[in-house]
Amino acid sequence: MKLSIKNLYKTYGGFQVICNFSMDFFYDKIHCVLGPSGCGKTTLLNIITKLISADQGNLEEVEKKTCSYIFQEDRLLPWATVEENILFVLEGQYKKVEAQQIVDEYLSLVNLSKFKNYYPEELSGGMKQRVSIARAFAYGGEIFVMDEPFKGIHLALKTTLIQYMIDYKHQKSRIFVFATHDIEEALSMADYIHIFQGPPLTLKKQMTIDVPQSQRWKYKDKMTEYKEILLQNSAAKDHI
Ligand SMILES: Nc1ncnc2c1ncn2[C@@H]1O[C@H](COP(=O)(O)OP(=O)(O)OP(=O)(O)O)[C@@H](O)[C@H]1O
Repeated sequence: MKLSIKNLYKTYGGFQVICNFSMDFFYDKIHCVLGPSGCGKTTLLNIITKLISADQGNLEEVEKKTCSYIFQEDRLLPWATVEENILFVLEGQYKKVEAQQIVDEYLSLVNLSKFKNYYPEELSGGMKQRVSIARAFAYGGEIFVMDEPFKGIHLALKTTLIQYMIDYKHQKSRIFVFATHDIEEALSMADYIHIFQGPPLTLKKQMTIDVPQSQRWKYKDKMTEYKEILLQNSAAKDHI
């Protein structure tokens, strides 16, 4: 099953960032997008999550779905505690006790149970980012849109979260759209890697990673081959 966006256009005051761009997103899959800084990745993610509107294009299928968005920056409510920040997105969906259980579950996932009553200003940048990851999973949108979500997060937790994402997409049948500048990160989790160039945004190359995620450590040669293909691509090279 898939969702499609078709023939998308977006201009900022005469500057065209997206021109006739189309893409398919598959359920139960992680789509990693790579592309040089300024090519239009965040603009595309903002359109998918309805934060901004496209000038033109067919987005109906995507617009009907709920989205969990992890931004490049944390975007927490500064006047609310960690717990309240997550409860905020659960409002109206669950009874109070149930909502609190969900908050506890996801704060535990990101190792922040002890910081439930802290305010964002009392947390480090990486801790704030972990709260926004917990908030996104607690909300559980049909499409997860993640814009470099693991910046400032140490390797052990990052590995746990990547595994969590992989299990989650299967169990809950979700679409993940993940923008990253890290080729290793993309190779460790992606089902599809889309290499963008722009502006205006175009799809330069698309790769399907045909090694099962659970077994990638066994397929070192295959992963090296993929990495070489990615590095040969000039748009991907701009990332490192
Ligand atoms: N609100 C805006 N007004 C005018 N121009 C904008 C606006 N937002 C983005 N742009 C321009 O659109 C282009 C694409 O920006 P965008 O943030 O989508 O790139 P990106 O690929 O996400 O970059 P990065 O990897 O650095 O986050 C850039 O040239 C940027 O200057």
